[in-house]
Amino acid sequence: MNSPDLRQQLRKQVRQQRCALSPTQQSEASQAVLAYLQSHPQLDNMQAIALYLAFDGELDLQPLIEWLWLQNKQVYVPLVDLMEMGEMHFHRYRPNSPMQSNRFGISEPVFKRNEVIDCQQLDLVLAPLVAFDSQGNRLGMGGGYYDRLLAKIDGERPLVIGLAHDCQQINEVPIQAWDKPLKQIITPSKCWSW
Ligand SMILES: Nc1nc2c(c(=O)[nH]1)N(C=O)[C@@H](CNc1ccc(C(=O)N[C@@H](CCC(=O)O)C(=O)O)cc1)CN2
Ligand SMILES: Nc1ncnc2c1ncn2[C@@H]1O[C@H](COP(=O)(O)OP(=O)(O)OP(=O)(O)O)[C@@H](O)[C@H]1O
Repeated sequence: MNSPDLRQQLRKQVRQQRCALSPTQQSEASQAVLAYLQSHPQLDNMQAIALYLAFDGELDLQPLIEWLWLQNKQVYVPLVDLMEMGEMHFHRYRPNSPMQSNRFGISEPVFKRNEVIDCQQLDLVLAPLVAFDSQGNRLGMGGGYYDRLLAKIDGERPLVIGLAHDCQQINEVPIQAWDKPLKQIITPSKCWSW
């Protein structure tokens, strides 16, 4: 099987697995990741935090989002550009932000120019992924949105941490020239760092 087909096949397999998790498994996973991040020593000094609104069986960050709001942190979520194919921005997400569904069926805030943040201004990005391996390689949904974001980051800021269920780990992600491995991945049972 050539690499694009293999990547497509792996995406399908792992997406099915995470969608098959029960509501109990999902909420235990959310709580485990919340507890881990609440005790993350670096979080105290972080203000602007980008994360995602879960769909398709992804690890649900709603409990974390509620807690970050209580901590007066600034929460940002992805907004995919309707016009420019492949562009993704991070938009402020507040308890009362007007929301809509994007073309993938993912909830996102209604665009407001002054609510978009430059990615260099973010302290932390919690990145979704479909599959990962023990080397920190990441396979996403296939849009290349986070690949392009990772390509723009050089240096320490923002810190990017991948989030996934344990069942999303695979033996080996077939990597492409543009893929940059993650330095940290958190699952409900383990925190990986490289
Ligand atoms: N929660 C969440 N938000 C996110 C992402 C994510 O992975 N998770 N993204 C991370 O990049 C971006 C959206 N990327 C996506 C890329 C492809 C598909 C998707 O469903 N593709 C279809 C086929 C293509 C189409 O319908 O146009 C599919 O695979 O079935 C969804 C989201 C931004 N927001
Ligand atoms: N740094 C980059 N610059 C320009 N194009 C890129 C870059 N990284 C990836 N792409 C493009 O994005 C497309 C999708 O890449 P890939 O299949 O690796 O996505 P993915 O990692 O699964 O998705 P995502 O990052 O959105 O979660 C590829 O066709 C590739 O050409």
